[in-house]
Amino acid sequence: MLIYLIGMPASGKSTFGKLVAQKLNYTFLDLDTLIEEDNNSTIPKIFDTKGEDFFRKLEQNALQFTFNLDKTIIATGGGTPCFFDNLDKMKENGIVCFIHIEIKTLVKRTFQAQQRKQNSRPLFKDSTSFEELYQLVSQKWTDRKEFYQKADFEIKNNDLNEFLEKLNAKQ
Ligand SMILES: Nc1ncnc2c1ncn2[C@@H]1O[C@H](COP(=O)(O)OP(=O)(O)OP(=O)(O)O)[C@@H](O)[C@H]1O
Ligand SMILES: O=C(O)C1=C[C@@H](O)[C@@H](O)[C@H](O)C1
Ligand SMILES: [Mg+2]
Repeated sequence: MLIYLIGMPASGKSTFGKLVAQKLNYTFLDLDTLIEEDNNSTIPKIFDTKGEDFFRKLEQNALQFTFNLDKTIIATGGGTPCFFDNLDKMKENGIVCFIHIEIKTLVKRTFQAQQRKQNSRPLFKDSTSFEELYQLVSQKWTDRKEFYQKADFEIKNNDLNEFLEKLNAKQ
């Protein structure tokens, strides 16, 4: 079985995915990391040099690769379910869980990462203040929520027990 985690940047897909993989004895795969390794580059560099459209095609190809796997939990990129037919394909090939975290928390985490100079999120790199970042993240949420909310189920606050109960109900 394949499990896909979707959600806004900084919602904890990578962190929570590793925890779930340990619990279920699944392999963990991070789609962003897979793209970086396959292209011998970083996501900010790919955005800078080739642009977002090019990145979205790499992302679609990387997602396609995961459909051949089994017993794997995949942390997707924040935008993965919002492009092409990626979300339908994930639902056809696995179970999709939306990690729903409130905007205030997402902004705090992203702001802290930026202050530590961990600028790994090209979509938000131009924000110069907390308020500006808040606006950008809120706008992304408005644009994307209709995709995230089509997941097979959603969890709040990265709660492992809630995740396992809802996963069982879907199997
Ligand atoms: N349950 C949690 N409680 C508090 N902080 C958390 C939690 N989960 C993740 N974080 C922190 O939030 C930040 C984002 O987490 P993570 O990288 O797992 O998110 P992501 O959804 O994979 O983000 P991206 O879309 O950018 O890949 C990290 O600094 C991480 O340490
Ligand atoms: O939200 C997004 O569109 C993105 C999130 C990251 O996980 C990366 O996939 C990339 O930075 C784009
Ligand atoms: Mg991640």
